[in-house]
Amino acid sequence: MFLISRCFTHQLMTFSNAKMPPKIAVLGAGIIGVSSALAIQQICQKNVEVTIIAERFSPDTTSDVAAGLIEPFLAGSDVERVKEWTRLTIERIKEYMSEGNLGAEEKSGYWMQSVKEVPDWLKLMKNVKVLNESEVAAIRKRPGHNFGVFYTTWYLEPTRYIDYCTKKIMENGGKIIQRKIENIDELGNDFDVIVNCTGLGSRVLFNDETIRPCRGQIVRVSCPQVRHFFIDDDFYTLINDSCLILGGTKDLDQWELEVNSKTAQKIIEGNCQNIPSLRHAKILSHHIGLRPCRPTVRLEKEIKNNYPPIIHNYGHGGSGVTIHWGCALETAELVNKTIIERKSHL
Ligand SMILES: Cc1cc2nc3c(=O)[nH]c(=O)nc-3n(C[C@H](O)[C@H](O)[C@H](O)COP(=O)(O)OP(=O)(O)OC[C@H]3O[C@@H](n4cnc5c(N)ncnc54)[C@H](O)[C@@H]3O)c2cc1C
Ligand SMILES: N=C(N)NCCCC(=O)C(=O)O
Repeated sequence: MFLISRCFTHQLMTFSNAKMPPKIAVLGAGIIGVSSALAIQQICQKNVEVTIIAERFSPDTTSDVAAGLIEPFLAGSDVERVKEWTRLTIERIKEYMSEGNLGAEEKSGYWMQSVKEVPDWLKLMKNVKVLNESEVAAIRKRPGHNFGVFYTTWYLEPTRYIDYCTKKIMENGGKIIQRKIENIDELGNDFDVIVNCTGLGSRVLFNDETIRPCRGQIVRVSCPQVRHFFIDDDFYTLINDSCLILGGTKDLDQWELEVNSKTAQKIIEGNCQNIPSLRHAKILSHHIGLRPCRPTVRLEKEIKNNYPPIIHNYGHGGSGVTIHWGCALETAELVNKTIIERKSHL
């Protein structure tokens, strides 16, 4: 367990005290916040003091609800940036797997479509096969399965991964504070750079009304005989190390965090139609998450008078796991550049 202090005890520090390492506040402890904090420590070669400040920690974040399928989904319109962030994340997952970590594997399956789609990001995947008519006919389980793609991607279980990143952050001298920030004025001049990874929280904290919740309800089940994912316009069966995740509602501007039993039944029925052997599945748990959806991911530096520089990294929609490491590296580069620029002005 980490030492979690509940208040700021920082001495006021300015950059003029060049002997002290720059203090970086990372707001948010979902997959975006913890991966950004780790990337900052790595790129700034630990010559920084990173403090994660968050209201909720794993396993109580949106990130913990995700199945961790690596596939851009509700990721906004910056398709080229999203594709590059996905590519960098896949490289990261391969490294993570090579260390023997659990909760990350290659996984193959079917994406059945009502309207034909062969997005560019499929070039990052393996064994991609656009199904021909007879193959579609053999796989289709319901009206609307007019086209299909078979491919191999990866999954990265967020809860295990967040724990992995957090342990490394603490080993590197990082700090953790559990606290809801009502206004960034609370941070005063305690930090030299603020990194905003608050997801949907940015709607209030940074007055960004372009970020909206897209409510997703899932059912975790056990059904070991199912070994391929199956996705269509309305439902999905995804695979983790020791359970399947049945989804997948996507209700924009819905904030309800209570599980809806009728919706759960619909999710189960729809996925059983796609994969009949799911009728033997054992229900494990039900979960809700509010995807932080925005027209584009906001990853940029903001300079506000009387505030330290703010690096925003939020609004990852249904793709926060898929693009996390590419975004973390870009965030860390912005932090490093900011530190170097400020030192050169001293
Ligand atoms: C059902 C579902 C399934 C999904 N499946 C996938 C998938 O298979 N693959 C994929 O890539 N993505 C998936 N996603 C999307 C993914 O979960 C999100 O994109 C990702 O979790 C966003 O990460 P985040 O760290 O920005 O947000 P969060 O995990 O929500 O973390 C935000 C953090 O900021 C903190 N915070 C917010 N406001 C404040 C404040 N004012 N003060 C202090 N702290 C604050 C919170 O406490 C939390 O620690 C899924 C999402 C859902 C809902
Ligand atoms: N093509 C899809 N429906 N992919 C959804 C995969 C799960 C996910 O990202 C989410 O639910 O946000």
